[in-house]
Amino acid sequence: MVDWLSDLYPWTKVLHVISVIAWMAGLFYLPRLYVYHTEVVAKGSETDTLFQTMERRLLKAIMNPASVATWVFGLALVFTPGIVDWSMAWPWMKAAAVLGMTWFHHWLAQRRKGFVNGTNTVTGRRYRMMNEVPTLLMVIIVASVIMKF
Ligand code: HEM
Repeated sequence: MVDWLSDLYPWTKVLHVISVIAWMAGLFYLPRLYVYHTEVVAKGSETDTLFQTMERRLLKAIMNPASVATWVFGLALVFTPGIVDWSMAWPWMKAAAVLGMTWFHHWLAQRRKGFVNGTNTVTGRRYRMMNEVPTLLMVIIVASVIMKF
């Protein structure tokens, strides 16, 4: 298929894993910020503004670019000849979990607007529960890509 992708394969994987680390850091940390923002911070206070700034920067400066980079380098790996065998289960498991991770990212981005508009209705307990979603998906993804079931 695309020969130059084979030459670049190790570097594509390096860049993929680095992007994954940056994206995951945000996916784990942003819901923690939401927990404290919901449970401890008074609406309209200085701390409210500080949390909104931290959440906006984490999402826009780290998570959005890292998610795009993860997808770009991940798809480059998919198109590298001989890397993905679609007759096996692992690429499908990984694809499903990665779509779930992307959905979670967008869910977090939508929830941020609730803090900006002062209309957040999600409880701290719910944010704590949702915080487990990326952990679960990460286990499925890493097991799929390394065990290659
Ligand atoms: C966003 C869409 C993604 C796509 C299209 C994608 C696709 C791929 C592909 C095709 C490989 C190459 C497998 C190989 O070389 O054998 C790979 C490697 C890898 N991916 Fe992803 N991936 C994505 C997201 C993620 C996420 C979210 C994580 C972690 C939570 C992740 C973790 C890894 C790891 C750790 C490797 C290296 C595995 C190894 O070399 O043994 N990927 N990815």
